[in-house]
Amino acid sequence: MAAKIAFIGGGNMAASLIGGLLQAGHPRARISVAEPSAERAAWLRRSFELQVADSAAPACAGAELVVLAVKPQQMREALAGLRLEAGCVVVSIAAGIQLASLARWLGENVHLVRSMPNTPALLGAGISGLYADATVPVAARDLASYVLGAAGTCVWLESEAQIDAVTAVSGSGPAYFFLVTEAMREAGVKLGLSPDVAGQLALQTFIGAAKMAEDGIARSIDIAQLRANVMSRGGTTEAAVRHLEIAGLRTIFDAALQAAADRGRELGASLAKET
Ligand SMILES: NC(=O)C1=CN([C@@H]2O[C@H](COP(=O)(O)OP(=O)(O)OC[C@H]3O[C@@H](n4cnc5c(N)ncnc54)[C@H](O)[C@@H]3O)[C@@H](O)[C@H]2O)C=CC1
Ligand SMILES: O=C(O)[C@@H]1CCC=N1
Repeated sequence: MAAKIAFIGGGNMAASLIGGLLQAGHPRARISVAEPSAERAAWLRRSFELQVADSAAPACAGAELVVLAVKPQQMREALAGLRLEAGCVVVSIAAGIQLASLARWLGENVHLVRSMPNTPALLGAGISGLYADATVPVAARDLASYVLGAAGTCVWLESEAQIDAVTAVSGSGPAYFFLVTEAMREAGVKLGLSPDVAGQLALQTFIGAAKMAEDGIARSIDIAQLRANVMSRGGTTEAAVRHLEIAGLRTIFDAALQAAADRGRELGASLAKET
């Protein structure tokens, strides 16, 4: 029989992962959700025809895998007094929260996995980094890969600290892409295009370029080479790219991703103090 999977928190990321599981054919009767907001619970029932409880304990009864999908600041309260079945696999997708904190809050008899997915999971196009320590058995890792894998690609990491780096690159990454698309659209409007046309040009360019990059990587063509192929000597692209480099685009990304990783660590450290 398919594994029983429970979600604590039925917000945006949980809905993306649930959508992936249902798409992959996981039976809806084997998924339950804990969601205290009555409005959100009604939406989940309507959208997915799932069992939704208003707290964690009833949703997690009999669960073989529990996804912790509340905001980091909500986690301690969401798990208060919760006792899961021995051997249950617990996958936290919360930014920052450390395995040591989860072990303290949940007890030692569960298999803990940290993961960082991203919102393209909604379309099955997500990517997740996962980490578990050496005590977690292969079967538990496989179950975690099954749940996150239904929403896209899974990458297992070598250290827990790398989760903060994954958060900075791909967890938060969709927002950087949307921001750059907004900036390109605004710049196109300043050059005389309508907002609709500028938006369409910017977005389709990114979609096309992403497909080229995917194809290029499969054929061992480096992404820097693809860029060089667009840059005619003395041409328009060279003028724009030179400007981006001089303006410090790489330094800006470096500092931005560092800020995201630092924030993840900060969140984890402050919540680790909660008993
Ligand atoms: N949104 C994103 O792009 C990503 C978010 N994450 C992580 O996923 C987690 C959830 O984020 P979102 O889905 O964006 O947040 P969200 O705010 O959409 O969802 C959180 C849900 O938890 C519910 N909740 C609050 N207290 C609860 C409790 N005591 N028991 C059960 N449910 C409770 C809320 O009502 C809400 O529906 C966060 O920890 C975040 O760090 C990870 C990767 C990407
Ligand atoms: O912004 C956040 O904290 C979450 C984690 C990664 C994406 N959203």
